Amino acid sequence: MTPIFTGSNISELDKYTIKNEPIDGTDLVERAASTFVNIFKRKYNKQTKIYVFAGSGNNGADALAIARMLLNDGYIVESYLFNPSNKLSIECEEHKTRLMHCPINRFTMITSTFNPPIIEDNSIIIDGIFGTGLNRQVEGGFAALIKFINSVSATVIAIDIPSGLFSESNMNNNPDTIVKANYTYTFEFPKLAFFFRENEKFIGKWKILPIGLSEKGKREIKTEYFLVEDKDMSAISTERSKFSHKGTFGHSLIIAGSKGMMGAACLSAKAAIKTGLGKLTLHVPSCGYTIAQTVVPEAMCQVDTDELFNTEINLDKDYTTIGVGPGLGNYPEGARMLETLFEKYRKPMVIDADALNIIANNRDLLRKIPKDSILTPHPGELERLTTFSTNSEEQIIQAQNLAYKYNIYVILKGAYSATCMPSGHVTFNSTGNPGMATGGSGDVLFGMLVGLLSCGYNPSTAAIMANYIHGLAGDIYVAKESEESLSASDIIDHIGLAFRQLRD
Ligand SMILES: NC(=O)C1=CN([C@@H]2O[C@H](COP(=O)(O)OP(=O)(O)OC[C@H]3O[C@@H](n4cnc5c(N)ncnc54)[C@H](OP(=O)(O)O)[C@@H]3O)[C@@H](O)[C@H]2O)[C@@H](O)CC1
Ligand SMILES: [K+]
Repeated sequence: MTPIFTGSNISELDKYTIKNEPIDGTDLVERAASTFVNIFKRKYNKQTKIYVFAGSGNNGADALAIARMLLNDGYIVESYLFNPSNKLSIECEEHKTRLMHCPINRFTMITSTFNPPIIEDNSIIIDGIFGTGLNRQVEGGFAALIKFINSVSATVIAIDIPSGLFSESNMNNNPDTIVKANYTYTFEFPKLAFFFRENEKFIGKWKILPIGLSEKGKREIKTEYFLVEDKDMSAISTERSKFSHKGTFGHSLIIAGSKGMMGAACLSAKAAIKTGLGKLTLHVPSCGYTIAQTVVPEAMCQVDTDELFNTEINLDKDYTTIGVGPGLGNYPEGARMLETLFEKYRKPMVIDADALNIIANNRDLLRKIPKDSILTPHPGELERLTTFSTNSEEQIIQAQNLAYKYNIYVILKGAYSATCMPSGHVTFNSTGNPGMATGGSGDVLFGMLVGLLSCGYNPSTAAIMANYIHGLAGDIYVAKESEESLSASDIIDHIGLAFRQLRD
């Protein structure tokens, strides 16, 4: 998994690479800049007018090196170095000198007043004012500069991170003093701030540019946060044994549905089956019997004595895992049913949707949840389980605390669904698309979790894989059709292709 380091981790790793590779800081900037320029040249032709804004640290050094390389390649570049305190980093000083040696060069160093140029709409601004070394909120002249950049219509490309955005927490930052980039090319790792929805308007589309920082250093520096990518799905590449039988992949139970909500039960059951589980029993209220048997003929049906809701726990088998929640409804007997379930069944289970709402109304149930169970709240459900917050940074902290306190996995669903582990670690998922914000999508994820636990994956692997494959199935569908038309059933229909793509 790609680690997501903090700003101070990154400068530690920077120093480690410089010392151990060995490479000096100036050459590291040169390497970062040329990686950026290679990508840039593929996208923009030499007629594009480029404005480079550089600060006094190494983000500025990157920007000045980029300006030089583009000039040497025949681009039209105008560069501004902002140096009000007359103090440049060693690398910035060196790359300023190199830039000034370029023959056709429009370079200005600003130490006091800045008269902004007229920037044409079809030009590009390269933002290298501040990077991961930002150590306080932006004010004064720099704030005015950032407001100017945000006021023009040119395309803004941020180097490493938009200037003014802190790498981690921006809860107390001023949104008016952060560059709103269209694209962010970030070195080696994504920054934690990229995963919070409030920051999307600053970061735009982002891409990681590998610059070869020390692998040994990366292993030695500890972080709690990771990004899950394709390469992390190797756990599924094992072939199924020829001698497998349906018992090999477990017999699991899903308790779901109520009158008017049988769709949730059926979607989750279908997703579990499509994810490889051996046998499934679906427990539904008696009004759902015909629906379940018709829509999901692969599942056996266990019928509750209540017509409208699930009220009983029937552990007639030693189920491999149990999933509870989709479409249960919120009803008086729900809490007692969950309490009985948690008392009778002590293996990791999957808990979603209305089961989470029932727990939120009966918080004593939290400490009764079997260890290593997986809870899958969306932000609204998390808020009910913890405390009110609309801020996504705060929500991650709340999910982390919940996971740690109750020894469970909490998957906070969203654009980069975050799996918060009992160990305190958090993994962000990288697949999926906005089309997946559709009714039933969560029921499908829930079913996939049941399926993977049933196949014998441990809860940590199941959580990471389910999110990834769920998102990938949605992405495969969108590559053929569109985000607008994506339905939960389309996700289920593409689980098979997602598995196949990961195995190939
Ligand atoms: N990761 C890597 O390995 C590599 C990283 N590289 C690059 O290095 C970048 C990090 O460079 P960095 O550490 O020099 O910090 P950077 O962001 O340029 O700014 C520091 C300067 O800003 C100033 N300053 C800060 N806040 C301020 C404020 N609010 N208002 C005003 N001033 C403020 C601060 O001044 P001071 O605090 O001393 O007043 C200092 O002068 C990183 O993002 C990436 O682009 C690559 O080149 C190669 C490999
Ligand atoms: K920047």
